[in-house]
Amino acid sequence: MTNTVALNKLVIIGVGLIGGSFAQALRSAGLARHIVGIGRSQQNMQCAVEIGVIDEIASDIACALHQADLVFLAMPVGQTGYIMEKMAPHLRANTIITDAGSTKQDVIAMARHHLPMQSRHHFVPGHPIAGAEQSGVQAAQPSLYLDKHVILTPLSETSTDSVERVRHLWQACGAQVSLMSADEHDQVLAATSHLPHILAFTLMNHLNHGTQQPENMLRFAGSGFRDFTRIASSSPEMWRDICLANRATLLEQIDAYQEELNSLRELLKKRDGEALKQAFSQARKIREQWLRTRSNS
Ligand SMILES: NC(=O)c1ccc[n+]([C@@H]2O[C@H](COP(=O)([O-])OP(=O)(O)OC[C@H]3O[C@@H](n4cnc5c(N)ncnc54)[C@H](O)[C@@H]3O)[C@@H](O)[C@H]2O)c1
Ligand SMILES: O=C(O)C(=O)C[C@]1(C(=O)O)C=C[C@@H](O)C=C1
Repeated sequence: MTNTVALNKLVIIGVGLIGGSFAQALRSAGLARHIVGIGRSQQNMQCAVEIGVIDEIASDIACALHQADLVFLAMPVGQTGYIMEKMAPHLRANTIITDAGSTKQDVIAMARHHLPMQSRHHFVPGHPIAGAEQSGVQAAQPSLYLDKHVILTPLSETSTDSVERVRHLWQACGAQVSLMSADEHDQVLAATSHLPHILAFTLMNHLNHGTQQPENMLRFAGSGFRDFTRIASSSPEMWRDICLANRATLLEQIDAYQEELNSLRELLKKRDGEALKQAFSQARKIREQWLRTRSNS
């Protein structure tokens, strides 16, 4: 199978926003001939067929994996162990397995535990840094990965051919692919994705715990509040699983953030306007630099 040949059978396990968008993007690129889905919600799976994201709903994992060229795991990361255990006896020797999980060390640990060495040669852990606060196949869109980063964290035993095949498929979806260790991935994403989601969720809950009715305050919330809290509309199941999977690193991030908040609190308590202005200027500068590098890339 060379990199430019279409997959005869692509299997998506968990046909939601991420799995559905991958299926749509590969179909648009002419790289997936037959797409089979397997899921937990019958209603979502029926919808996936009706809107043409998948061609067929598999009745079970064994049927899904029969003659599969590539399996894309796109269910919440907490489901990985259960799914890999069910897949293991039905995998053929050269089926490529990849995933979209937001955490990587836990997914790799599950693969090492459940997949035989022969299948691990073809296992390419991955993570598209693209998404939305909406869930389910109806939110899927073929352009979701256009100009977005995808991080691959191969195992030492993953074959170069499998990595290159998966890299090429993501590039065909319009993404820019990077390789990284799973440990570095989980550190970086804890700071840039997992902590921000916790902050958005806790800010919404914080409003609920005050003396005022939340509806009264939210009536006058503006676009700043809306931008900051958009991600608090994300799937609670998905985020429970991510937080538990990256728990140790996330606990460190929460502690470090709490220290940052405490130093700002001290400046405010002391009415130190100059230091406050400096802290805000530094934050603005860092964000503007980040936006400039994004627009140049
Ligand atoms: N949403 C994002 O922004 C985003 C971005 C990058 C990666 N991810 C990762 O991608 C994965 C999917 O996220 P999503 O946003 O597409 O979620 P989603 O809720 O839209 O889709 C997940 C689908 O998996 C199905 N599912 C759950 N358990 C299953 C099981 N045991 N067997 C088969 N199907 C099962 C659900 O019914 C659902 O349809 C998650 O691991 C998430 O961490 C999400
Ligand atoms: O845009 C959003 O709504 C997202 O939350 C996307 C986002 C992110 O944090 O950037 C969320 C989880 C991922 O694993 C990757 C991307």
